[in-house]
Amino acid sequence: MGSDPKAVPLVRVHSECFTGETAWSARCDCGDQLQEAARRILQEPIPHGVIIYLRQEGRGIGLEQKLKAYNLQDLGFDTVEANEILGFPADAREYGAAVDILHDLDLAGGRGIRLLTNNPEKIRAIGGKGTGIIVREAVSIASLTESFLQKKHSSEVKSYLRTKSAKMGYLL
Ligand SMILES: Nc1nc2c(ncn2[C@@H]2O[C@H](COP(=O)(O)OP(=O)(O)OP(=O)(O)O)[C@@H](O)[C@H]2O)c(=O)[nH]1
Repeated sequence: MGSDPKAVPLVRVHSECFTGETAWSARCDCGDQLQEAARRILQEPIPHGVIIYLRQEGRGIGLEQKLKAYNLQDLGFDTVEANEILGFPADAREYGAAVDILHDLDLAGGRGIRLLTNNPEKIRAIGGKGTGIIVREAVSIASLTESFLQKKHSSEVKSYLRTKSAKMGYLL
């Protein structure tokens, strides 16, 4: 990828969220983050960067189980507790496919990547020992889209973000 060998490509590894990206649910910022990632990557010098879209709906538990988790959240449980009640870890995703794709795109090794994320586990899984991928920088993906600014004070999004930061170590 790219003509400038020194350029460090900006990469977003994004996990599917039907409710956030297609139905524009007010419960999460997934759709906003996808838009924000595209906007930021398009601001990069040509050939821009990469969005890898992983079919890992609901942090890997699938849409049906995520909707059950939403029902539990309506009863007052947070996202982590709801997953636990359903018998799942807080985050069941795997990033091996993303690592393979980065290798296929010739993004392994020295030049490294800049990864658009606030998720420390994603940084470890993609840039950790043995993956062959060097994450030179984690670029925060706090969303500034209009739709996010409208919903960011809603109780659902506030609780969603609070749980990410307090229980999952996100750098928000
Ligand atoms: N189980 C579960 N999954 C959710 C919920 N809300 C959003 N998701 C899923 O969470 C995934 C997105 O993960 P996030 O934790 O928001 O963000 P991330 O990609 O890990 O982190 P960033 O790179 O910082 O954006 C998508 O697969 C969504 O479907 C929820 O309440 N419960």
